[in-house]
Amino acid sequence: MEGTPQTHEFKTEVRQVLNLIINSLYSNQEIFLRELISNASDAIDKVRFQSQTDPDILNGDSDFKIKIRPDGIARTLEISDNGIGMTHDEVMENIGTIAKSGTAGFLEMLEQAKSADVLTPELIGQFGVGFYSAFMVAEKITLVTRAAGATPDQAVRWESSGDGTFTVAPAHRDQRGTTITLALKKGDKDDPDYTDQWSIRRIVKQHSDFVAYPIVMDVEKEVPIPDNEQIKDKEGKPIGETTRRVVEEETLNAMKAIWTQPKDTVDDKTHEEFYKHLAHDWNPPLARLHLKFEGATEYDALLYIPSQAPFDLFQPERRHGIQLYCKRVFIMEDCKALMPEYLRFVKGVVDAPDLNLNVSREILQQDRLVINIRNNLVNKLLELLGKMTTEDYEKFYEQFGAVIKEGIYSDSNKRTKLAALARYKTTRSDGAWVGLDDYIKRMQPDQKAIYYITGDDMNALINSPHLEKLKEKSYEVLLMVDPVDEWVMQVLTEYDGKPFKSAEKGDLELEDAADETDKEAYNALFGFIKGQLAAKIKEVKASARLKDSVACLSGDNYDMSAYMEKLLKAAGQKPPEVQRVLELNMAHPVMAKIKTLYENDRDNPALNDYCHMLYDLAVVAEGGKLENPARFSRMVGDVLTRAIP
Ligand SMILES: Nc1ncnc2c1ncn2[C@@H]1O[C@H](COP(=O)(O)OP(=O)(O)OP(=O)(O)O)[C@@H](O)[C@H]1O
Repeated sequence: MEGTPQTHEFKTEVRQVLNLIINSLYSNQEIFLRELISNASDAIDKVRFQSQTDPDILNGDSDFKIKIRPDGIARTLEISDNGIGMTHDEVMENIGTIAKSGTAGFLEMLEQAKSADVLTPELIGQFGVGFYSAFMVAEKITLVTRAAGATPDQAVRWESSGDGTFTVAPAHRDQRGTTITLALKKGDKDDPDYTDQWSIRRIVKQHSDFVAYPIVMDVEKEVPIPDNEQIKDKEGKPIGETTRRVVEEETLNAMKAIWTQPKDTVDDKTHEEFYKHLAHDWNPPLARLHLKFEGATEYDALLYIPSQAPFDLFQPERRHGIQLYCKRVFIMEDCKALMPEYLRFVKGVVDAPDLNLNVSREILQQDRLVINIRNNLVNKLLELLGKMTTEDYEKFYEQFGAVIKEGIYSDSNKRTKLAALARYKTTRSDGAWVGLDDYIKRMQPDQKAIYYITGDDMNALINSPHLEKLKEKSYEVLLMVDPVDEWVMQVLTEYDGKPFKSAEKGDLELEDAADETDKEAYNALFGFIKGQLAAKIKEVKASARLKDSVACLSGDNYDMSAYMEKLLKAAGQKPPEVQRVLELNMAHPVMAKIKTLYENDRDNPALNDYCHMLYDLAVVAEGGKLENPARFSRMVGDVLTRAIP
C-alpha cells in the first residue's frame, strides 16, 4: 500500500547542519557510506539485542546482513539492512524533525569558531552527523523502512532532496529493516564513481572493515561450468563454453574481532583503524590496553584512551564507550556497568563468554562477574596511566585530568591510586604540572603539610595574599582551579602520611606565627573592628599568613571555602552563610597608625571607614565581589586625596 506523501519541514538546526555538510565536507565525501553502514549495523545490533528476550521479533529472519546495490545505469546506490527498522513516529523523530542532542553542541561549537572552515572530518566524525552526510553525494534520498513487529503494509517511505523539506508516506516492504536509496549527483570527474564495484569495495574495506555483520554486494563472476553439465565431443573434449557468468553475493568486509586475537598479532595500524571504527574518532588513540584474562573468569578486553576529549565529556547524557560482547556476538553498546564514570572517556570492547545474557542493564550493575571485570579493568587502566611517559601523560591530563579527579571523590577504594595520578600547577612549578609524589620530594625539611589553595583564576591564586608567608618560607602551594578540586579536597585529607592544608583555612602551623605580645596590645582595636563589621565576620585576628598585604579573609578548618561558596551559588544553590575571619597583618605600618588613631580618638568617624576598607581590601585581594563597590571607590579616592601632598 503506497499512500499520499505528506510534506514536512526540516527543523532549523537540521537544516543548518545539512547546509554545512553539503558545503564544507566536499573533500571527504566517501565517508557517507561508512555512516550509512554504521547506522545499518546499529539497527541490526538493536534487533539482535531485543531478540534475546523476545525471539519472535526476528520472525525467522536471522541472517543478518547489510546489502549494497549499485546501479550504474539508473545512477543509484542502495544500502539495505534487516535491522530493527523504524515506525512512522520513529522516522519523524529520528530523521528531520528532532535534532539530536549532539546537533546543538555541534552548531554551538561552530558558532564559537565563527567559521565553517573548521568543519574538519575529525569534527564530523566526533559529532556523528551520520545520515545527513549522504546528501553530499545524493540529490535525492529515499528511505523505506519497516519496524520489527510491524506488518509489510506498515512500512514508511521518507524522501527528500535536502532542500528544506521532506515527505513521509505509508509504504510496503516485504521484510523487516531499512532500505536507503541514493539518487547520485553528477559529481566531478575526479570523484569516485559510487556505482563502481571497485570503488565500493575500496571504501568498505577502508572505513567499515570491522563492522560485525557481513556487508554484501552482488557481483558478476566467471565460474567454471561443472564437468557433467559441459557439452563435450566424442573424445570428451568440451565443445562449448567451460565457464559462465553468474551473479554471486560477496562479502566485502573482514568482520575481524581483533580483541580475540593474540596481542602480538595485531599491529598498530590495525588498532588505529579499529579504534576509529569503534570510537567514530578520526584521531589515533593515545594509548591502548589489550588484555586476555584467564583463570576463574575469562574474558578479552581491548580498550583505548582517546587523544582528545569529546565535546560532550561533561554532558550527563553522553554515552560510555564500552561495547559488551559475548563470544564475539555483540550484546550492547554503552555498557556503563563495566567502567566507572570517571573513566567514561575510555573506548573499547569487552568480550565475556561466561556472562548471563538474560539480564537487564540494571541487573548487570550488580552481577558479580561484571563487578569483577570492572575492577580488573580499572586497575589495569590506572596502571597504564601511571606508566605513561611524562609527555604522553601530560597530553592525557590536559584532556581528561578533571574527569580522573572525579574518581578521587567518588571511588574511595581507588582514592590513593587516583590521587597519585593527579597533577597540579604550583607556586613553584612555573606553569608545569606537579604530582603529589614529586611535591612531597620537594617539601622543605621543616614542612609538615601539603598546602593548597582553590579558586577559579590561576593568576589571582598565585598572587593571593594567603600565600605570602608560605612563599617566604619556600613552601610550595598547589593551585587548584578545577571546580572538581573543591569536592576532591573534602575527601582527600592526606597523601603518603602528609596532611593537606588549605592556605586560606585554619592555622597554617607555621613556626613563626604572630607574636603573642602584639596580639594583646591589639585586643581592644580588634574588638572595635569586629563590632563595626559584626554582620560580615566572626572574628578579627593577627595573621600568620600575611607578609606584604594588610588584610585577608580566612576560614576555620571545616568552613566552606570562598570558591566553594561561589560554585554553589553559580549552581543556583543557597549555601549556608559562612562568616569568615578577618586576618590583619601586624607587621604592616597601617595597623600601628589605625591603632594610634583608635587610642587617641575612638569616636573619629574615619575609623568606621577604615574598618570597612580593611574588609573590602581582603575581599578584593582574593578576587571576591564587593558588597558596595561604590563606597569602596569613594573611600579610596578620599584616602588618595589625603595621601598625595
Ligand atoms: N538503517 C537504519 N535503521 C534503523 N534506524 C536508523 C537507520 N538509520 C538511521 N536510523 C535512525 O535514525 C537516527 C539518526 O541517524 P543519524 O545517522 O543521523 O545519527 P546517529 O546514528 O544517531 O548518530 P551517529 O551517526 O553519531 O551514530 C539513528 O539514531 C537511528 O535511530
